[in-house]
Amino acid sequence: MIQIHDVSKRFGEFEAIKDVTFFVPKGSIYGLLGSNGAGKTTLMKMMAGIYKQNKGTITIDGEPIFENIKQKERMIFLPDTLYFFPNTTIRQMADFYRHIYPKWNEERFYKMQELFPINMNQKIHRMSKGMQRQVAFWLTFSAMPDVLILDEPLDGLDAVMRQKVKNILFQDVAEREMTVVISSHNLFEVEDLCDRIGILHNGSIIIEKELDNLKTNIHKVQVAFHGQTPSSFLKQMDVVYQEYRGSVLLCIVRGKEEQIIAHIQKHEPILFDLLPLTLEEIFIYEMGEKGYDIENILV
Ligand SMILES: Nc1ncnc2c1ncn2[C@@H]1O[C@H](COP(=O)(O)OP(=O)(O)OP(=O)(O)O)[C@@H](O)[C@H]1O
Repeated sequence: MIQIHDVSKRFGEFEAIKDVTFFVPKGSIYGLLGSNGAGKTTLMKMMAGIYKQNKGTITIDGEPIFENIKQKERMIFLPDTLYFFPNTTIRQMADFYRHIYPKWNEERFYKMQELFPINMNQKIHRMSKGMQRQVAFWLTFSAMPDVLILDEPLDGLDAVMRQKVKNILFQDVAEREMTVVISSHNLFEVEDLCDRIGILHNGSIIIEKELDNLKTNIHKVQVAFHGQTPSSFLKQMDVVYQEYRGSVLLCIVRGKEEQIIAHIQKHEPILFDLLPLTLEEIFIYEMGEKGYDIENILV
């Protein structure tokens, strides 16, 4: 488990991370979202023990990560700008990783040639950006980390490769209880990946949610009645947003699906639909309530 408690980070006078607290349970995938400059990379570098926080604590399985070799041997941080030793091949990088990471799995490394169709004797610096990212994942998955921190991980990968990488991530989380943190600007990208999401804005976490709860607790309702909407109808529901489209009332409502349906049916509508919300819609309403405009904060 990764625990971040009351963490702040300054660069000179500038406070890039402010009083951030959250935790990532073992065997889960956490999505860290936010616009350019929100503080995602800074926070991840602290989680990886590269930067030291000015305030607060960051622990992995109860131990502070900074200057902790034992913990770093079981974690990999994949930055948004990849680094490989100059003029090396995949095989040579694998030789290096094998010495650094005690859980390096040689069999897996060779087996993954089927997934990443690149010659392992090729020089990495001559490869395309997407191929270099494939190499980074190939080495990372072969090192069998317990904790994986990924900064904008899917940038540059084509759709097929994205799916392959996501599948291995899911497999490692399910089978080995790997703990993953992924940063992104894009809700769509992380929607099907993450168990929990935190949105960073100007260095602070402004919203933090479990995705399952999020989706089961908010609904889009379209409803129409003979004549006017009964006055008791809206009053007795937790309505986040409402608008009329002609005679159809569209509203976003919090609460349990069965209770909402029962309440609506009691009022005998002539038309009624309960629709799911996309993750982006959920955040638009969640953040609107807190006075933020999601378009200024994500993508
Ligand atoms: N080494 C540094 N020295 C001074 N300021 C820094 C340093 N690193 C980051 N910052 C500042 O901290 C803030 C957060 O930067 P960070 O790279 O963490 O954002 P980010 O959310 O990862 O952005 P992006 O999505 O663009 O990668 C920015 O204002 C940035 O200018």
